[in-house]
Amino acid sequence: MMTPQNIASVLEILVSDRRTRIGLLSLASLWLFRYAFYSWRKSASMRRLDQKHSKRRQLAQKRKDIVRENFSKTRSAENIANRSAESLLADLKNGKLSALEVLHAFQRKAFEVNEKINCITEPLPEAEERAKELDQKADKSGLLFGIPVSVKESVNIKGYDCTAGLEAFIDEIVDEDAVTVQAVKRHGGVPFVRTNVPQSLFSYCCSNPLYRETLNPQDVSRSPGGSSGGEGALLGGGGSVVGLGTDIGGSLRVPADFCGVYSLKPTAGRISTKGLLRLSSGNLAIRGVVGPMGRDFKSLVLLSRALMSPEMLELDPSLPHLPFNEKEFEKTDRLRIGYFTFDGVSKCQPSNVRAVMEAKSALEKEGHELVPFDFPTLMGRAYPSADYFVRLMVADRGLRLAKILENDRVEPAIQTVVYASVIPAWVFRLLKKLVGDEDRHKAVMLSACIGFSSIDEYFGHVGDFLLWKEAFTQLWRDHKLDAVICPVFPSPPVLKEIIHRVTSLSTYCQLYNSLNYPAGVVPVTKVTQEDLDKAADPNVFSADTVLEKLLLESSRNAQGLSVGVQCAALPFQEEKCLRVMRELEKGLGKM
Ligand SMILES: CCCCCCCC/C=C\CCCCCCCC(=O)NCC(=O)O
Repeated sequence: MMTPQNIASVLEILVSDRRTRIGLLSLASLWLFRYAFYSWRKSASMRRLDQKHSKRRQLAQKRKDIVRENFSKTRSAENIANRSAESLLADLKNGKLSALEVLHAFQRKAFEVNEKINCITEPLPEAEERAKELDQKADKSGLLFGIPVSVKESVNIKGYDCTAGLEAFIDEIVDEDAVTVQAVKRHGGVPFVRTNVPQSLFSYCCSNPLYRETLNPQDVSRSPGGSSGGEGALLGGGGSVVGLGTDIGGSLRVPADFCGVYSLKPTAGRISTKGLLRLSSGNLAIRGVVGPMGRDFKSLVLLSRALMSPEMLELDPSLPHLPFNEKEFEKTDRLRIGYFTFDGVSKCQPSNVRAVMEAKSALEKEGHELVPFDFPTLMGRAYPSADYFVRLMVADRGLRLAKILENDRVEPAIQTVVYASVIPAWVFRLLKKLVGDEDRHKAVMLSACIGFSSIDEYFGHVGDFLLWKEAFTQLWRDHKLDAVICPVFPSPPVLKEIIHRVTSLSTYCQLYNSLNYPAGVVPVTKVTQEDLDKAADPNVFSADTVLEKLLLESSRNAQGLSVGVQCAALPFQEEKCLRVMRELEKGLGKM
């Protein structure tokens, strides 16, 4: 039996023997040497990264200086930067405005906004030449003629490194514009700034080690959401009128919601994704997309038309031939629209339930029929949408991401994925048994951490997932629905200190990524004191899970912040989706 006395006497014998002493000493020195070597290697690699950062930041600063010098030549024109793309377009086409003065007005405004919320990674100095060239043109026919367009940092722009906030990709210069950027240019758009993202895009934050954190333009103590957070923040702050974002789990919609602007997540396959940093391109079950964002609804439609134009189809012939269908968009017949305020996973706070109910009334006012649509226990699974989404997103247990991040400084938002990937699956299996399914968010996360033990199991899961999708679509058809409205997120914009913990709360957005349905965001209302009082009253609202409780804390003092709703339609029915958004705008008295 090992008692402390026994251990002490064994040690005494070992130390009294000279050869053992030498052996032990050598082992200790070897360990020390190894430790010192790894520490030195780590700090050398950190120093190299710091140097890389400072060089890259200097380059971004140089680009900012060039652009500032250019726009300083034109006098301030606030009355240009606050107009919608549609109204700017009219004056650009009739010659009342030049592309160069519009560009300068937006550059100036974008820089002002950036000072407060750090939403731009860098400007594109070549926009100056492009605007001058447009001003020389007799043919002003492009859908975006002379309109400045902001672009998410992870969307390829020729001559730039498109890092997705990953240090590993700094200085990896791309040699071709993404197809969406090419389409914007073909329509006379002027890409003018690149906007900030979270490290790896795999979160709803907007912070990375190189460009640091973006803040919410409505309240700087809050996050703009992610991953198209820089885009949402710039649009919401007034520094851009339209922009390009991406989405695999809500990245076009959460930032639009948090920043009070508009966005459309298209069906995967409708808009080309050629020229994106393909971190999840191997994931065929849940596919990433590029899509438009806009400061107002009409601007969003304008960019949507350009992104679904025949020119886009020419640039990427692998897309199905579905140019934007004006007839479908312009239709005015009565629609049957489903609505829900609980998806079975994340309970919505009163402000977010009210947003959906107000949207329902607004649509009814426009003559549409609204019917309840409930699906949470479809196919007997407890939390199907969230469970399928999260498990399929990290089917490799985060290994691919962990590899890319090997030498990066890892931000808190993705630490869970990176660190959990090295813990054996059986630990999580055991934990899941101990914790049970009561806390819905914990249950979903733990399933994700367990992953799949064989390809056979994975295929089986994907097979079930496809059946669930079929069952969902059948339910939609049984209800004879044209579209559905629902929350974007269960709470108002979240405090930046806790945004890294909300991954499993974004279930309303993730649902349409799993289904691959188009879904757009319309800002509907603002949080009121009454909403917050209701949220704080346990007789009216109770947060069930640890994360819902955290969200409730975060919503204190959120009065005045924007809350939006999602409008979704069946796959490849982007025009119908936009039509519902238009009807909602009308019903809310915004059009
Ligand atoms: C052992 C693995 C541990 C995993 C535990 C963490 C579980 C996290 C699960 C899923 C993460 C899903 C994150 C989705 C964020 C999506 C944001 C987005 O849409 N980004 C993509 C883009 O912008 O293109």
